[in-house]
Amino acid sequence: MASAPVSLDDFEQHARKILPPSVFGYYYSGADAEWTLDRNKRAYDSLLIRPRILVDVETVTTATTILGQKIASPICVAPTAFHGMAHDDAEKATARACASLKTCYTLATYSNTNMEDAYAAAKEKTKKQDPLHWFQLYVEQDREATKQLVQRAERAGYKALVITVDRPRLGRRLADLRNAFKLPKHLTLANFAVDESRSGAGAYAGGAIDASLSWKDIEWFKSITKLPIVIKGIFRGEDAKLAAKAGVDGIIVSNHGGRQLDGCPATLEVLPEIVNAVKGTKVEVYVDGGIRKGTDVFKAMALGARAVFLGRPIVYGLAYQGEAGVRQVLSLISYEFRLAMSLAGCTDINKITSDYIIPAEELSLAKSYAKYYPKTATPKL
Ligand SMILES: Cc1cc2nc3c(=O)[nH]c(=O)nc-3n(C[C@H](O)[C@H](O)[C@H](O)COP(=O)(O)O)c2cc1C
Ligand SMILES: CC(C)CC(=O)C(=O)O
Repeated sequence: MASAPVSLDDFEQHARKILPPSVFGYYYSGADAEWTLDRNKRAYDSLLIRPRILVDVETVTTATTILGQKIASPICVAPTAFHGMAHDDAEKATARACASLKTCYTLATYSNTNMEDAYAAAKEKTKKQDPLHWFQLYVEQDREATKQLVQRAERAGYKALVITVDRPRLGRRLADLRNAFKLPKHLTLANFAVDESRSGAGAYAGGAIDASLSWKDIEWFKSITKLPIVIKGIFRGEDAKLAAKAGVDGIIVSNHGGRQLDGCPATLEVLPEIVNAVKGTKVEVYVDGGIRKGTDVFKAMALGARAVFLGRPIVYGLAYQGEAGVRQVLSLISYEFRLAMSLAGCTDINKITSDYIIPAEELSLAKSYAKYYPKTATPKL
């Protein structure tokens, strides 16, 4: 990069330049026509912030908690597979960056560093304090193997189990099909014993995933672990209610970064429905997808998210400068978020409510004109 990155998009541009096309294609792509991928980002542009002025913003608080654990800002790291393609330090680098910034790192099942080593790398940074790691689980047909993964994560110190439910089959990412994408030979699925049939290509095709997963399995998970359970990929109010009834602790509103069902709404568009569906329960609601700016974080919080998760920007940071690059991505968007709060006249993260925002459509010139100049004839041309 010619100059230091000043926006998360700069990291993406850099990754596009330096990564092999098939690797960048894997990280970047959405499913099919990438309509949902695009909509995730655009949804943030159709929501406007209404600032208050002359509020004392000398001190602004961004610290919060998720599942009772403290985080310095509500910006966390979503699970993304295969960090070894972006940097040789792979998930260890990501884990260290998250630990030094006191945020939550969700390690993917298909990581190139095993869960114990990723945790240990973070622990070196946090010293006495436990790092805040969650473990993302793809549920396999082999339930014994799945049980072992879950219990290993619990033993290793992971604080929650994030069960991904939006991938019974793999979405069609056209770049990957064109590039015949597979995991480079020098990398492994480090949480699994070495087995050729489970090579990167095998895992990617989703052969081992249990497509029969259903609500009754959530009960089974509760019987094999004491970890809090977060369901990732809930998209409708009815399902959020079922999740609350099943006793889960959290929901990540997600469409897998537009990589699964193309044609579904943006996550921001369905967030209010889900927040409303679990109101009054213990369930915490988080959101991911298309979050690239501090103002995006502000808007998601205003619609009721407790925290947000970043996917692609993290791997682009990793490709830029490993641990330091991930730290820069997280620090930059956290800084932007704090700035957005100050400029909106909001000093406390708990006070970011829907009062601060308005859909762009509501604020159209035609509506404003009709409301404030009702007696003025619209000029006829
Ligand atoms: C390269 C890549 C790999 C991903 N791998 C996983 C994964 O292994 N498990 C999972 O639950 N979600 C996975 N996701 C989805 C992310 O957790 C997250 O939902 C999504 O990236 C959020 O959108 P964003 O990239 O626009 O921030 C992946 C996404 C990307 C881009
Ligand atoms: C190995 C992958 C299929 C991981 C994943 O969920 C993704 O690429 O979206």
